[in-house]
Amino acid sequence: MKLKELPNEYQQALPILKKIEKAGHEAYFVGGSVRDVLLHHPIHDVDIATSAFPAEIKEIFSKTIDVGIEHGTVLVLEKTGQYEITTFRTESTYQDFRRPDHVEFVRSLKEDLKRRDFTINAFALKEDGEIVDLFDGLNDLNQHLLRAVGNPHERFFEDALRMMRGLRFVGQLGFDLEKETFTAIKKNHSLLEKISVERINVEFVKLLLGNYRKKGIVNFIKSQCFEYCPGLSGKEKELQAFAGLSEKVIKYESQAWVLLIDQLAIKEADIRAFLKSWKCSNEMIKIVQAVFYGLQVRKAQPFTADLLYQLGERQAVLVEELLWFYNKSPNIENVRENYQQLPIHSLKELAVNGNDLIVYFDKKAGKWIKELLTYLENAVIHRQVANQKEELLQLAKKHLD
Ligand SMILES: Nc1ccn([C@@H]2O[C@H](COP(=O)(O)OP(=O)(O)OP(=O)(O)O)[C@@H](O)[C@H]2O)c(=O)n1
Ligand SMILES: [Mg+2]
Repeated sequence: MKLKELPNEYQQALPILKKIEKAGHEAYFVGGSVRDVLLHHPIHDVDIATSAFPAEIKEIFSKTIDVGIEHGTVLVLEKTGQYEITTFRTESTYQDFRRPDHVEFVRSLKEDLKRRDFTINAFALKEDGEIVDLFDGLNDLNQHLLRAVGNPHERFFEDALRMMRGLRFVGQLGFDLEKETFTAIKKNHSLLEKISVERINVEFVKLLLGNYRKKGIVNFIKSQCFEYCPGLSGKEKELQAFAGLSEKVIKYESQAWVLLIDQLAIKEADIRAFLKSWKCSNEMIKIVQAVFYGLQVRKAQPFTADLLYQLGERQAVLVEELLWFYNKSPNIENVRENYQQLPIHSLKELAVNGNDLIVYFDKKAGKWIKELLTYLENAVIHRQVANQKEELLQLAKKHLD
């Protein structure tokens, strides 16, 4: 099969392929971007594979960076952009079912492609638009099938993360796992124990944010891979309930965690430990905790000024959007408007600051300032007083007396 037209991202990278070919080597676009082009999806990263060895690539291009030279990857900096160029390789030794620490460079495209995970990820695209399809990936693509390249057990032994990748592609693309491939996942699921949580996290989040989340979760349950994920072992029923939620696409990672945590009935005090076990960042944990709390309140009643102020606009909207999953219609515009109409949005907007209080009361700085500011802040949010300096100082005086 030959593509009539290459997407812009490829057009821009064409001079790179041509340069490598002119030097007497082969070069192709490979990996997820070729799959995405065939699916008419937008592409993110353009990966290039070549028969040239890293040292040869570095001779061809003047500006290069060794980003992963032991794995055969050189970053080439050209006027049109930066491209990762990886030498064809076969990964010869596998320790512990993780990605190999040793790769062997080869000159044959086929050797490279046959060590890739799924047939729809094992295409190569030539400079003239011709698709190299050595494993019948086009057929699988048309039939919406995720089929391991060659023997699925071998592929999952090479890198057990591929089982989670398979489930993630189900969640993103809505494809089915081909029968033998799925059987191999069910059989080898415990190999996930060998894989770092960080890598599993990336795939799991992609699954949760996929257009076909429900299908992805159902397969995740059926394959029993969930038994090897932090905090999910033994939680089949809860995951079923999660799969049964509205099929609406989840927009953000934080929202996905909140919904999952809610279905797992994890207590507020245990959220941090759960997300830590998934190696989530502290920043993510903070957002999830706030949105989870907001959601519990919002499920029962409209936003109060307090809650809007505490959450801030962005997190309040994240909460409101989640109402979809609780059979309520969100009103995002209303939330934004109510937030905008708050008398203040942060302590910075309060018409008095700590210094004003020190001067006015002629007292040394101390704990009393923070307490008084919080009192005034609350009074303003609840519209008990205008956000106006004189009035606030008078109220402060009355409060202290
Ligand atoms: N465990 C893995 C990871 C990657 N690959 C191969 O490397 C390519 C690029 O990997 P990556 O960018 O991680 O995934 P993509 O398939 O490109 O998916 P995405 O669009 O999410 O980047 C894959 O298409 C696949 O050919 C693989 O065989 N086994
Ligand atoms: Mg990719």
